[in-house]
Amino acid sequence: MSSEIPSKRIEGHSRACATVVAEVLGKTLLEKRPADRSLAAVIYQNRQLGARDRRIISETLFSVLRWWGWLRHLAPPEFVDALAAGAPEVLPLSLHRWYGCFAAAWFLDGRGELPPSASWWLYQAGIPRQRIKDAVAGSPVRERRRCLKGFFADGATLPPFAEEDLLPAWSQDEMACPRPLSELIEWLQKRPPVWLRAQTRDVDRLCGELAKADIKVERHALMKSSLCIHFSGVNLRTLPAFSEGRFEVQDLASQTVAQVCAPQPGEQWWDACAGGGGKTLHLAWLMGGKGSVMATDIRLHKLQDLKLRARRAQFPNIRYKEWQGVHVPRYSKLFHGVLVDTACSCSGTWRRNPDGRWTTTAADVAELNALQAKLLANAADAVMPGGTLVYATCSMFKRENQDLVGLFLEQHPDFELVPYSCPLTGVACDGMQQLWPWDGDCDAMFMAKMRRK
Ligand SMILES: C[S@@+](CC[C@H](N)C(=O)[O-])C[C@H]1O[C@@H](n2cnc3c(N)ncnc32)[C@H](O)[C@@H]1O
Repeated sequence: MSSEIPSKRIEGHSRACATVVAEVLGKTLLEKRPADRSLAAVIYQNRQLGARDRRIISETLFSVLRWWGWLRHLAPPEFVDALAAGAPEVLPLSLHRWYGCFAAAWFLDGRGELPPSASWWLYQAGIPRQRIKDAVAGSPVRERRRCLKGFFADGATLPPFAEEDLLPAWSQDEMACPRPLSELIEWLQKRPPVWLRAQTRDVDRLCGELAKADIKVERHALMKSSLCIHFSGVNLRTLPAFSEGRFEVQDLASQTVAQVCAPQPGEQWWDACAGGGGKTLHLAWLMGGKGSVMATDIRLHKLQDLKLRARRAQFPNIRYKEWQGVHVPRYSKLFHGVLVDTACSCSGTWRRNPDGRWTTTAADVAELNALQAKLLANAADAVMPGGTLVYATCSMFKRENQDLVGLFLEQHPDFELVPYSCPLTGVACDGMQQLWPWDGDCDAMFMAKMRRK
């Protein structure tokens, strides 16, 4: 990392970036709004920000949220007090009080070169660069806490900076993690790669095109259409292969769900909680244009996104409808397969969306649990005898996953689990499977495959 003090020239940029990060942190943590959407809205209002500023803002924001369990000790105390009191607003703070926190986020991520804005924040916080011990990229989380020491006055009592503080305490009781919690935390603190799902028979050609555009691609060993790409700065949306619908951006764990559904050409499927349609498109693709997928959701605007994506890929076999989650008698026993990719805590995406760790509560999970049971029971009735029912969540909480499916099976003896071999790991399961980030450098995801007897 450079040790020079940044020049006055970058002052305006650094202050503008910090203003946006502080504003979005307020919206996210105090008002409990999703960070990505708040960020997009604030950036839209600040159109003078250049691409470089936007990158600094986004990286700082998500680093602060990823390490918030530790960095809250460096945040302005009024902000932390407002958070503890559940107050949605805090009196305007001096921006100056955020600088140390924002600079520390860059050190914790151990990304090597410190950008000029982060150097300026450090300088403005009055912390000499020599006081800070750099965190090394890839070093264990427990070693990274050392870089925070220099942000505190000599002789000050340091917070414990325990690994488990990086996840809310209540969430740790909700998981049935098969590995030590510290290993899960290591994964959650690493930025995830971007995964693409090739939507073309000619995956080699697609890989060639991506390589030509300077995008480094790795193909998954078992899921041959899944491509891992490493950050290259190229906007994927500008590529012809994107506008022709020859790939979709979709996390690897999510790509497993439609594979587990294994729809056959000519079948009728219902994707009950289709949202933006990541899994609808995959189902339609696997069916090779024969048969149909009915995509429903309570949010019609999400189905509009799906319509655009389906048009790009020229899929003719998708129908769209609103569904409020209720029992629909005319759907009874109508479909060969039903996928319920239900609303959930999204804790499985906390690596990608670290804000969720601090905005989701145990009470939210209890509320979602009742909705999940209702959606699953009402959608299940649409499965024909011998047909398939798949329940999925991007959650790592037992209550939303194994416990909920166990209860469903007790109350619906006409359904049974179907054992399968996981497309991602190749490991056989009894019909229920929790994927963890280490299973493929991906999000956590749960799937249960059932059959109507
Ligand atoms: C996990 S998301 C679905 C993601 C989507 N399957 C995909 O692959 O992109 C869950 C969806 O459930 C929908 N949902 C929430 N409550 C619902 C309800 N009462 N009835 C129907 N859908 C609901 C949400 O709008 C959301 O789009």
